[in-house]
Amino acid sequence: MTLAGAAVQRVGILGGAFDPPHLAHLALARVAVAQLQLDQLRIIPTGQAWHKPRTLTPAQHRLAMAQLAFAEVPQAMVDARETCRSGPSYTIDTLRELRAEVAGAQLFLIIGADQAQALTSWHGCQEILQSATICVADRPHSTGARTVFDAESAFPQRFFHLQMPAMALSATDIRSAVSTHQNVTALVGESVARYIAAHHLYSIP
Ligand SMILES: Nc1ncnc2c1ncn2[C@@H]1O[C@H](COP(=O)(O)OP(=O)(O)OP(=O)(O)O)[C@@H](O)[C@H]1O
Ligand SMILES: O=C(O)c1ccc[n+]([C@@H]2O[C@H](COP(=O)([O-])O)[C@@H](O)[C@H]2O)c1
Repeated sequence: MTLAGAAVQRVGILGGAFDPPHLAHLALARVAVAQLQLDQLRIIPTGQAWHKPRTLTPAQHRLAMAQLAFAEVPQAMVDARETCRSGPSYTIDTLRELRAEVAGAQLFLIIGADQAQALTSWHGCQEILQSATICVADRPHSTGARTVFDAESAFPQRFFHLQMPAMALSATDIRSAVSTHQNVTALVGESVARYIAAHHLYSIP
């Protein structure tokens, strides 16, 4: 309890390109809220993804799709801060800001196994490990369930493995399916599929 008597806020952070958001992201959000008992879950679309080779779809579309995709998770709120920041989006900057904004909050960084594997290459990795509990969901074709990631072997107490059935779904596959005129409703949900169609996203120019 804080001095004011209010319980410490448990704040989850689910960042991503969300280009587009898909049903594995939604499943991850739901699992994280339930298993981490989150008071709030910040959905944070990336501004400039320094680590991705492609140019992302303009932020206004990814923010709008994220609003639609996570609408049914009451604890989720889309947080535009990284899309408003200039320069590369570094998670450590976001964690520092949230730490200052939600005093005393306990922060949970939610990532898939691919990013957990890459964590040692993230900007300010050491400070990230000190700022948040790293909560990892397995992904098919990652190096296997219960992999001990490089960062985890050094700081095992900072990691938590989320229980989620591995879902073979990626935004890359969805962009590719849209570009060949396939219906992606079953992969992204109705509202996001309608948004993609209405705004002609991911079609071959
Ligand atoms: N199928 C999945 N299972 C578990 N975690 C996932 C899955 N897809 C994405 N994530 C995680 O969600 C976060 C945001 O992912 P992102 O928006 O980059 O989606 P993506 O499907 O990996 O996109 P892309 O194919 O464009 O790289 C990352 O931490 C990623 O590891
Ligand atoms: O801060 C970094 O150096 C860093 C490096 C790689 C990824 N991230 C963040 O990890 C989250 C998931 O990344 P991605 O590539 O799976 O969309 C997203 O919020 C990225 O900004 C952050």
